[in-house]
Amino acid sequence: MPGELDVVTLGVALSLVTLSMTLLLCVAAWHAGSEKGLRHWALGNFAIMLGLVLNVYQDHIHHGLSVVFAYTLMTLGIGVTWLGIRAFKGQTQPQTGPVIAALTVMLLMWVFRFHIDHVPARIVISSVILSGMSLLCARELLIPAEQPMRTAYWFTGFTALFCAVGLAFRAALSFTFLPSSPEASLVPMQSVTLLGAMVAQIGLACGFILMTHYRTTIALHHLSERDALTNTLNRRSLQEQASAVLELANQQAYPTTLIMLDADHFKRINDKFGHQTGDAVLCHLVGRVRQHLRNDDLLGRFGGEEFILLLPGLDTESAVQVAERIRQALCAQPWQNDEIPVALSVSMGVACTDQHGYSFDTLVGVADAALYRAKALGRNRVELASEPDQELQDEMALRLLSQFRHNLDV
Ligand SMILES: Nc1nc2c(ncn2[C@@H]2O[C@H](COP(=O)(O)OP(=O)(O)OP(=O)(O)O)[C@@H](O)[C@H]2O)c(=O)[nH]1
Repeated sequence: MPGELDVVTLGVALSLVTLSMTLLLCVAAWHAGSEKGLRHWALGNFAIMLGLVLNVYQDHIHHGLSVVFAYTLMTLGIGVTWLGIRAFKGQTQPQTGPVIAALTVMLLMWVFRFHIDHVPARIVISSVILSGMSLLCARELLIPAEQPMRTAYWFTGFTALFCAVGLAFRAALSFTFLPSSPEASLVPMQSVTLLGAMVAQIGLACGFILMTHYRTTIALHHLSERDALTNTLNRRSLQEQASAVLELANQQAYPTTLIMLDADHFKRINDKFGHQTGDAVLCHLVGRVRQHLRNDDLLGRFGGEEFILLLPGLDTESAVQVAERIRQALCAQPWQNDEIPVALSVSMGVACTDQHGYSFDTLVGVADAALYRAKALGRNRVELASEPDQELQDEMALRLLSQFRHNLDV
């Protein structure tokens, strides 16, 4: 069956497919902005395309030179593709590797074309080297293919592996059958190679576009749920994620504690040191808070200099200990720049599902009241949310206390 396929027609089809995939990658690279990798893949594909065209039309161009340059260009193309994968993953790109591989192929092809004209040797050598380089690409993509990019890495990695296995198979077949019956085996092998190259071309180009698409989607998702300054959850995603965590805690009946944290006298920091320093102090605050959180805890910016921490599995007592540790750590380590220490303290209100139920809004309301109390009682302290019947009395007392402090300040 492969022997019945017309090699020239397949060659033309492969050239057109490779050209389309190269154009696709070029357009994607054009729009990718700072995304690394796509330009390498477009360039690599272009080199592979030139190599394939030279190989397919070797009888119409200069036979010897086209054979030598075809394989050199294909090796260089796969090498540049490999560099693109490393660039995409943020790894170093040792450019000498692909250049050395391409020069080696050029030298060997030259020898086995102009000094010893040996077709099987040329096919075996080029297939082994191209297979090895495809294997390197596959390895780079498949190990380790971590979430959330895994599906895209696997798609592209297995396509590269398909190329590597196909080329190794080609080398083995050429080694076994070509020397004994070159006429009978060459045409079917060429047809199968061209068909395989077509599938690989489409698979790899789609795989690279898929990888870029995955990364863009992940970045957009991250942007939509994070606060730009502090990289904590923004208010909307905090509400969504906290409600989901609380629902699970309710179903599985374990306590969860919400802490509302607010920087003390932050306006003074802004007024004294400027807004930029204020921003840096907020980031410093978040960094310190994170050091006391576990992987499953949530940290979100509720507004201005106010943050919410949600600690699943922690009852009031343990959560108060965490809050105290955070408060003390912030007092102990002021933000420092150019030798000017900027002292920072925080007040916190703590509310646990044990006393106040599993509604996010209710927990926020009572933790906010406790925070208000912490501020009124002098700041730099942790206050527990009151029992519901205590709240009204507390509120009246606090209003009086707050008014009294305000009068003293004035
Ligand atoms: N630099 C900076 N300042 C911010 C940001 N968000 C809010 N603020 C400032 O935080 C300050 C909050 O002031 P207030 O609400 O009066 O609170 P406070 O000065 O911290 O006083 P207490 O909360 O009562 O201790 C305001 O000056 C806001 O401009 C921000 O992203 N960056």
